[in-house]
Amino acid sequence: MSTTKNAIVAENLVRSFGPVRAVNNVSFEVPVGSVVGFIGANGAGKTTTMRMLATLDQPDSGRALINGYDAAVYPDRIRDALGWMPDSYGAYDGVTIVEYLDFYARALGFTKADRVARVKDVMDFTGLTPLAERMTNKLSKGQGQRLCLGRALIHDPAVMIMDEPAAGLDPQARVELKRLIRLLADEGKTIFISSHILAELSEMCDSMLFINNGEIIHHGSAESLLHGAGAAITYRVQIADTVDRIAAWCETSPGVTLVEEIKGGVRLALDHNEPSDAAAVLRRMVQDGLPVSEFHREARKLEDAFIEMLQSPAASPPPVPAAAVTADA
Ligand SMILES: Nc1ncnc2c1ncn2[C@@H]1O[C@H](COP(=O)(O)OP(=O)(O)OP(=O)(O)O)[C@@H](O)[C@H]1O
Repeated sequence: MSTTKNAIVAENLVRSFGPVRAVNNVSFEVPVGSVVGFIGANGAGKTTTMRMLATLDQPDSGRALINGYDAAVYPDRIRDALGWMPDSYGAYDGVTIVEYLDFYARALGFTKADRVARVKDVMDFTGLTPLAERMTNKLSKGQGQRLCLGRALIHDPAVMIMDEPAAGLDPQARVELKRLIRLLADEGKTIFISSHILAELSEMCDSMLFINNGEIIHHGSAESLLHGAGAAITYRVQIADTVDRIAAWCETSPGVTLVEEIKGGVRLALDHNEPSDAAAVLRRMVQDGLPVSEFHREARKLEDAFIEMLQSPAASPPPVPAAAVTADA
C-alpha cells in the first residue's frame, strides 16, 4: 500500500483498445484535499484514465490507487471512498429526482431515516429540492448534471472524480457548478476533474495535468504553463497609418519578428524582452516616422500556451509496440 498523503495515484497506467493506445504509461499523484484539473483534447485519454481510477476498467499494466488501495485489488473499498461523476448519466422514464436519489441511497446500503437524510442533504446541496418531484428524463442539461453530482455525493465520499462535468452547460449553470465544486473542496474533499477547456478549470484548480495522445505532457499550475520554457512574449502595436508600412518596417528591423498582421497594426516578437529592449524598439519606430498609437506587451493566453505545448516535439504521438496491443474492450 502506498502512502495516503496522495488520495489518487496513477502508476505507469497503460490501456489500449485494439491498435489505439488510449493511455500510455501515465503516472501522477493527486494530494489529499487538492483540486486537480485533467485537461486534454477530445480523445486524449481522460475518460479511459478516470475509468481505471474509478474501478470501472482495468489497466493492461500499471496501477491505480485511491487512498493507497489498488483499484484492481480493493474495488469495494475504493467505491466506498469515491464519488464518480460520469460525463453522462442514465435517466429513467417515470422516475422522479427524489426516487432516483433514493434508489441510489438504497443501493449504497442506507436505510430508513439515514437514507431520507442523505437524499435530503444532497438535494439541498445541489439545489434540487424544489425539483424533487420532477421526472429525471425531463431535466435540463444543468439540472441533470446537478442530479448526477448529487448521486455521486450520496455516500459523502472523500474523493471525487468528475468527467467533464461542465460540458454542454450554459454560462450560468457553469458558474453554479463551479460554486458547488468550490464548496466540496472547502469541505476538504479531493477533486479530480476533467475538461477539454482550459479556462474552465484554471480558476478552480490547485494544479493541472495535461494529457495528449495518452501521455501526460505537463503537470503544474496554470502559471507554470504560461511561463514555461520557450514562452513567446509578444507585443501589440497599433499604427495610425496603413498596416503595410509597419509590417515592412518589422521585416527590415534587426531583433524584431513580425508574428502576424492584425486590424490596424501588428503583433510582433522581440529577440530580447527586457523593458529597455522594448523601449529601444519603440524609440526606433518613432524615429523612423511610424505614427505608433499603441505599443504594449501582451499577456500570454493560457489557450495559446496549451496549443504551443501540444505542438512541441515532446507531445507527438507515441508509437504502439505491436506486442503491447490488446484486444478491443
Ligand atoms: N471502449 C473503447 N473501445 C475502443 N476505443 C476506445 C474505447 N474507449 C476509448 N477509446 C479510444 O481511446 C482514446 C481515448 O479515449 P477517451 O475517451 O479516454 O478520451 P477523452 O480524453 O476522454 O476524450 P473526450 O474528451 O472526447 O471524452 C480515443 O482514441 C478513443 O477512441
